[in-house]
Amino acid sequence: MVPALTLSVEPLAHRHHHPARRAPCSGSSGFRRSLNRAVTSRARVTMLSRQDPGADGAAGTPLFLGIDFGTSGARYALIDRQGAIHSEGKRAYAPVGDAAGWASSWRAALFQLLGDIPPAHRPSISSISIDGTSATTLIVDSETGELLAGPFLYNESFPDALPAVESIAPANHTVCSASSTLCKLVSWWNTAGSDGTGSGSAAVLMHQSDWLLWLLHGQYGVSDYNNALKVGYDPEADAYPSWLMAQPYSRMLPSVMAPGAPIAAVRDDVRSQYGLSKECVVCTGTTDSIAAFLAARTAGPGRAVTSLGSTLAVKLVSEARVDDARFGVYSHRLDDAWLVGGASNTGGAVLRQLFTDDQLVALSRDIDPAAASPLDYYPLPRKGERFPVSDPDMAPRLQPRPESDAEYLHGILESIARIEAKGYSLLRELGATAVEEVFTAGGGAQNEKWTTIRERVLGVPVRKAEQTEAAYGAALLALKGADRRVGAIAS
Ligand SMILES: Nc1ncnc2c1ncn2[C@@H]1O[C@H](COP(=O)(O)OP(=O)(O)O)[C@@H](O)[C@H]1O
Ligand SMILES: O=C(CO)[C@H](O)[C@H](O)COP(=O)(O)O
Repeated sequence: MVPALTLSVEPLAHRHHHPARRAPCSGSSGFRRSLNRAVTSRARVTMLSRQDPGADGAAGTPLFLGIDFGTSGARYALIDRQGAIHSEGKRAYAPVGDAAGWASSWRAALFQLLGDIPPAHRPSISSISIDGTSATTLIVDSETGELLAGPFLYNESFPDALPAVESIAPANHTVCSASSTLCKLVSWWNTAGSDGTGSGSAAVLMHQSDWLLWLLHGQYGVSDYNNALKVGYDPEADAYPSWLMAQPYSRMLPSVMAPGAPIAAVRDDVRSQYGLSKECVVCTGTTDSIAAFLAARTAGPGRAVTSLGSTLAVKLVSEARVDDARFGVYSHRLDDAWLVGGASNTGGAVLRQLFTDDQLVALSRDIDPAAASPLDYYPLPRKGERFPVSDPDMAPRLQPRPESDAEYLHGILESIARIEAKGYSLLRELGATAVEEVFTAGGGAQNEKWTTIRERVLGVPVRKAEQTEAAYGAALLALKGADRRVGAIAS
């Protein structure tokens, strides 16, 4: 019997809690949202097989498409109103020569995935949403659509811009990290702006998921308050702060809506090429770790989702908002809840440098998860860490390597678990609600030995989320957007 699931984000009391600073945020003092509003909708997940062109019950059952653009590849999930998956698929990114190559690789994956959806389903797609990696930034010419600069990837650091950003933002604000979107924008502005190209009124900033959604709807300058967090948007005030709006580049910033808000209909050329309905609406997206949180469908203070993908991103439902760039800690808003957390550069990317997925499965069989590994590593794919230590120069530590690969893997998995545990205990020290239960999303969720190691190291229950793919969370956003689209579509 598939348990009924509750899609709810319990509203929480909001206190503006910045232990590292008391930001003079306008309108935030005494900021409170009703505790009574709950976003719930009950649905039952009945897993259909992966490609079920004929299994959508009544012909034309409305379907909702979520597409996840993670670090190593893109995936889609097509669900119905009950949350049943009617089709899903994935595409690896085409090899990338240079930074600009990432944009064409993502664009290729987007339209390949649309082409992978069974044609019989496409007319029933009511809405589409996309999640992408956080702080991945593109500068686009809004007159020609041409890519002017970037993509600057989520984990790329721009320390040259940090002094300028720290001079305008409150102390320890989320943007005061070398990998923040604002540092990427200011670094570009300081180079391109000086020779005049940056001051052109046509240049606009887009996040990865904004840009991919733009390929589908064609409207410039729309983002969501999760993606916009690291450029400086204040999700509590629902506005860009005055210290940011005072900057010469502020006109490049997108307008901001809630995740899963209707933007516009699919542009005619895309709609006709892929057989989509005129009714199909494109909705704002979110970041990949928020989409993974949504997919886990957990709620309530103390509940957390760790995304064990190429990176390790933690999201903890907290009654208090906590932001502190000294440690790479920030709070995302999700309706009436705060998701406190951060993203470490540790995670699967290091594993993939050392082992194939098949080797991971084989070697994990020889690990005794009850035994603590004596090996103490800090696994990073290259220098630079964001959370729970914010240090762009931090070096990886993966030595000494034992003879046994199984012991080596055990040491790495346990060391990543220790970083995860340090992350959650840091959030608690900074004033967030204590973690009580962790759900796991991403590729690492399939490793049961790792789950047992993590449960031992974290000291709280750890389980695989029922839906571990961020694409499912993006599909839930599309479902939410479809219900809000009446009269809301931009002309
Ligand atoms: N059995 C396994 N045990 C641990 N990690 C795994 C296993 N299989 C895959 N992974 C890791 O999962 C990661 C891919 O997860 P995924 O969620 O697709 O990442 P992303 O979305 O960040 O690209 C890879 O880096 C890989 O090392
Ligand atoms: O690590 C990442 C890539 O997978 C991103 O940084 C991840 O999206 C975390 O950022 P956020 O917490 O803003 O979602």
